[in-house]
Amino acid sequence: MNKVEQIKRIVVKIGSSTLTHESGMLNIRRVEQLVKVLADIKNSGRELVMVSSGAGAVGFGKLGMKEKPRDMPSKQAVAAVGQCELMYTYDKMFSEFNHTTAQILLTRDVVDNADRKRNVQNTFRRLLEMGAIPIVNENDTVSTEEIEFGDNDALSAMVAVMTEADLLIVLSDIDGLYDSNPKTNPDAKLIEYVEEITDEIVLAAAGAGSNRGTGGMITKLHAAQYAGEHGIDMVILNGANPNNLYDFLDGKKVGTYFRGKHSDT
Ligand SMILES: Nc1ncnc2c1ncn2[C@@H]1O[C@H](COP(=O)(O)OP(=O)(O)O)[C@@H](O)[C@H]1O
Ligand SMILES: N[C@@H](CCC(=O)OP(=O)(O)O)C(=O)O
Repeated sequence: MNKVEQIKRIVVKIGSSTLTHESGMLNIRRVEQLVKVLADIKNSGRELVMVSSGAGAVGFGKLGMKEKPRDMPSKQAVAAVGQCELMYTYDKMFSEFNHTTAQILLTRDVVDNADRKRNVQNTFRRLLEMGAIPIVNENDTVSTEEIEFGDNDALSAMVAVMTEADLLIVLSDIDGLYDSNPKTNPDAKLIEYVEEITDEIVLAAAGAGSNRGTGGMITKLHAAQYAGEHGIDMVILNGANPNNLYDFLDGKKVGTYFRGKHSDT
């Protein structure tokens, strides 16, 4: 495991279910608590990149829709409304702690094109040098992959690799990976440490996700696998209690830790 004091650059992924109420409206108290903790982590000298979902959920709430949009153009339009609200909220809240945010909207194919990838990496690098906090989401207008398959987890792993982060933190609506879906099995047990993603682990994560989130645990496992192959550790923490971030960085056992491949192993 990366010693916590060695962790300098962190990518934090925040899922829709963490950011919103069941109604789809923004969970203001939650977002406020999260921003406060993240601003403090930044103040402690670490670099921060956020990957925030929630555009679709927040747009749905803001537009006062009764039913989730079904067709793709409506989903995209709703996400465009929500993304604006999301960034407005982050920008306002981080400003209270004197931090500057920046919006980065990506499509997953940027990694396949050397020029585009270099542009993205250059922008990240310069923003981090400037002390800003890049906040990433998929560009739902240009690409439909994430709203279709609900996989900002993959995007967060891609961002962790592109920014050469020391750690990927995935905040979800649950304490971590369990040996079966705790929403359907009350006896499910938390798995604290994953050295290797075996078939057994994949089977445990096969249950469906929450209503507002989309990918469930399986997409988080794929993210851990991709990050791990590039030498980046990942941890899943419950975003309902942002103090989990402090506990984790204080070296306490919390969430599920996925160890990436390191040259010393
Ligand atoms: N083995 C498992 N361990 C933990 N959660 C699981 C498991 N299998 C399925 N889940 C579901 O995955 C959900 C988290 O994923 P998701 O709904 O996509 O949230 P997010 O918005 O955080 O990405 C949990 O609330 C739970 O219902
Ligand atoms: N770009 C979409 C991503 C949706 C998504 O992946 O949601 P989640 O499973 O909560 O990470 C949005 O912001 O709504």
